[in-house]
Amino acid sequence: MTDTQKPQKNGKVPLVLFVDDNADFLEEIRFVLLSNSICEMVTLTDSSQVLAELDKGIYSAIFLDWIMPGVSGADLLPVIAQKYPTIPVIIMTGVNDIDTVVSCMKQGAMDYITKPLDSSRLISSINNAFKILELSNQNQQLQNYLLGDPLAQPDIFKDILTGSDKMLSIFKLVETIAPSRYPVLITGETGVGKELIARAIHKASGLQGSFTPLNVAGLDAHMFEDTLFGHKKGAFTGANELRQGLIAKAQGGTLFLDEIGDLAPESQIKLLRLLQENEYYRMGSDVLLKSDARIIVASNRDFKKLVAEGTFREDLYHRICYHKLHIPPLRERREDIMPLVNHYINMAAKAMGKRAPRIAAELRWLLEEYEYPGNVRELINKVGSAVVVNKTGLLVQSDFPDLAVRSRTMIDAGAKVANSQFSLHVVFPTFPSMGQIEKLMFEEALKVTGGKKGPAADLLGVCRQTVQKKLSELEKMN
Ligand SMILES: Nc1ncnc2c1ncn2[C@@H]1O[C@H](COP(=O)(O)OP(=O)(O)OP(=O)(O)O)[C@@H](O)[C@H]1O
Repeated sequence: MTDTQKPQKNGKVPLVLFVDDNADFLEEIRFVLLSNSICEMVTLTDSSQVLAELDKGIYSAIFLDWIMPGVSGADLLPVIAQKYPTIPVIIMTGVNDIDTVVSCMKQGAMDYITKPLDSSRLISSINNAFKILELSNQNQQLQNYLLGDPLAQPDIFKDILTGSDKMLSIFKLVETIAPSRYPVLITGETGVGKELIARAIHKASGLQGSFTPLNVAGLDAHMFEDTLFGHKKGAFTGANELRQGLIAKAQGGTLFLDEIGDLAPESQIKLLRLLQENEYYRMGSDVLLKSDARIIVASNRDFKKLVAEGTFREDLYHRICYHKLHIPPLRERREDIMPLVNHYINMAAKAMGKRAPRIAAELRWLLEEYEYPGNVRELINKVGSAVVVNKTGLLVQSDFPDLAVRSRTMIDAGAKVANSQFSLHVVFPTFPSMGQIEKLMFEEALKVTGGKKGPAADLLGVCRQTVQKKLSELEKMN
């Protein structure tokens, strides 16, 4: 039964869809909302109409009963989350059961409310949904802005091969933040191109000084201080000459500190002081020196985790991430794979003075499906050694010995099965084989016909002999 009530649309008050097979509960909600002009509501008691209703594109949020006859909230949630990712979904459940709640959240629900109705909880949940919607709209606007205008200085990015919108929006951000003198934190997996982006920021900044890189991983506190700040002659045994340090070299330019997540604790204090005061001392000297270098840092580490573990200072983290850029891994911008492969094949062939080999069709598929844990650097290495060993002029799979591919489709399907996002999970805890389904169908048909093979065969649309044969097979298996 449908009891959709048409909203009095005034174009200003947001519209929320409430779905529950219990009409009395929907009336209770209506009563609460009448005294709060927070939103207008449409109610549905027939859950089969939900998707058609959402297709109208007029809703700001949906409240969904978790357990309903026919299509339940549990069935609808994954579909809505996928088809209408911007609409906040709030689950209404009669049980305050943590497993149900965790399952709702995992599948994309924004919030949940429990029955019986708590009016203040309902209102705060609606308010939160509207806030999230507003943020997501703002985010979309920003994204449109970032993707809308062409790059002001495309030449700056000519070394970074890409056709990905994600990378293009990073280029826009680079142009936006380049004139700022505040630190930039670039994150992303190893080999994604963090240093290339740091160099692009330097170029776009127009700073006249040099781009000075330093990988801080593995430097102990003494080495870090000496390399970065330099030392006075005679500061320690072996310090026979004055050392300027890289910070002096980066004067008027950019200092790029790579692998910053691995910085030793004592070195973190030294770097914090530099960032706070723009001042430093050379080792063994009490002359205070000023630095005007722009500082860019990069890491493949998870800073939230490092800060929580106490291995990275929180105050330093807040200093370095004034501007933040995250470079997506290559497997999240697969459109870049083949242009990079072709580019680096040409480069490797040119370096060896041989003709660039072609790529066999089945290899192209493997290259596009591979996960690239080492990202672009791994791609370059693999392509380079394949070009070296290849003698035929046609690159084939054996030229890429460790290109183990798990298809993306299988990975996605695995994740859905793990999260019970398949309708058969009500009966089968894991995704069933055809054999398991067939067995269940025969068993169920015999159950409902009281073990009578003729009617069971009619139900299944097969002949009696097939039922007989299946039964003996099943008996043998048992
Ligand atoms: N989009 C790209 N186009 C062309 N070359 C690229 C691209 N991205 C990365 N590379 C190349 O891949 C290699 C690795 O890039 P880069 O050193 O910038 O990565 P990284 O993220 O800083 O790595 P790490 O985390 O190990 O320091 C470099 O040789 C770089 O020139």
